[in-house]
Amino acid sequence: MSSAPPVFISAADVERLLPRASLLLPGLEAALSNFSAGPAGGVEQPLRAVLRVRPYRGFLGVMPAYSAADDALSTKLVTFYEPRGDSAAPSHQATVLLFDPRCGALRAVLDGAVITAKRTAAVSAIATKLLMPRPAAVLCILGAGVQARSHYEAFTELFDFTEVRLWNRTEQRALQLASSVGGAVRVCGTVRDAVCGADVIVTVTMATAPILFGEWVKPGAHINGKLLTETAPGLLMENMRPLVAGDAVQSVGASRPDWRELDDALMKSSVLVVDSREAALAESGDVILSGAEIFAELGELLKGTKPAQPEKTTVFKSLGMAVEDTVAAKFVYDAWSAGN
Ligand SMILES: NC(=O)c1ccc[n+]([C@@H]2O[C@H](COP(=O)([O-])OP(=O)(O)OC[C@H]3O[C@@H](n4cnc5c(N)ncnc54)[C@H](O)[C@@H]3O)[C@@H](O)[C@H]2O)c1
Ligand SMILES: O=C(O)[C@@H]1CCCCN1
Repeated sequence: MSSAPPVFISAADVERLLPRASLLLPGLEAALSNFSAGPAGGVEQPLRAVLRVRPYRGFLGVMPAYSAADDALSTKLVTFYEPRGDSAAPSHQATVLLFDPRCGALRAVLDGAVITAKRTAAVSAIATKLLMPRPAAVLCILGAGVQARSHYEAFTELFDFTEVRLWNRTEQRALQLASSVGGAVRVCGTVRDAVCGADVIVTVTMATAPILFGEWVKPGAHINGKLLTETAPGLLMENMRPLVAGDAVQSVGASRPDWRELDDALMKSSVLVVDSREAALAESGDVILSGAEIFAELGELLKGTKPAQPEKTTVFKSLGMAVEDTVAAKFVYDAWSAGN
């Protein structure tokens, strides 16, 4: 067994070796499925340890996983800090350590920021593929940071939206993102305007209180992804869906037990899919504080043991799983080893 020192793979090299999040889809779909298969799936992944850096409103997460199918062993170390006006540092910083599972030797130290951005967007895309209404024309992204960009890139590559809308708490940042992505994006002044009639909504903010409200979901029946509202007794008319909060909501932020992005009404009235039940019940304020019932893990939808129900309003609550980083780090390391 070689005792060569570990290689260091920088953010620029990760970006070069993993140019598109979509390259991760097959590996991630398999890993999510294996995770939800229990011990037979061969994924070892304890609940991540998250410690507070209390004086600075920061957190350090430690995320180990082993995937037998990939024969890959890794740990991500990720820090995330609540917004502070005086800091130029990114809110999330990460490093992934990739080990040789056969002997425990450290093989690579990889920048984890690009991996986190791309694997998270890829997982949201997997959920969207299963949960979005058909057809889905309007994509709405709430937030304008790192994840907003990676989700924009992945979603516009993988789906045929005719309109993309963007809202951010500080509009200037939304305008900057919109002007830098190279596609048509409509920046909206309010969340309500942004989500009005959207088919897929991605929430990627550092919000700690709800920004998306169920009251914006107009009462009615969802039939094949179209909202049908009773406009006169006995008459069901396909309306313009003026205030539909999206048929498929991808909630990526609010990863602390007391943080929210979605309100109780939306959580309780939607079919709720999570990446990990254990993590959702320990870490997600949207799940814990709303008391919403979890319908399935994404891996169960992928395996077909639970139906996806794209005709209903759905929420995918993503907290991020260590095995996603394992898959992504191995992909990058294999590409690096192959001399790509
Ligand atoms: N589920 C996962 O796998 C996963 C992975 C990485 C990040 N995340 C989460 O996704 C979210 C976005 O991460 P990011 O890396 O893009 O962060 P970022 O700092 O790059 O962007 C955060 C965005 O949220 C906005 N924002 C900040 N405070 C807000 C508030 N109180 N209300 C509304 N908007 C606010 C900012 O203006 C910015 O546009 C975070 O909550 C993060 O923890 C989840
Ligand atoms: O899975 C992740 O990488 C992130 C870390 C920060 C909190 C949310 N989840």
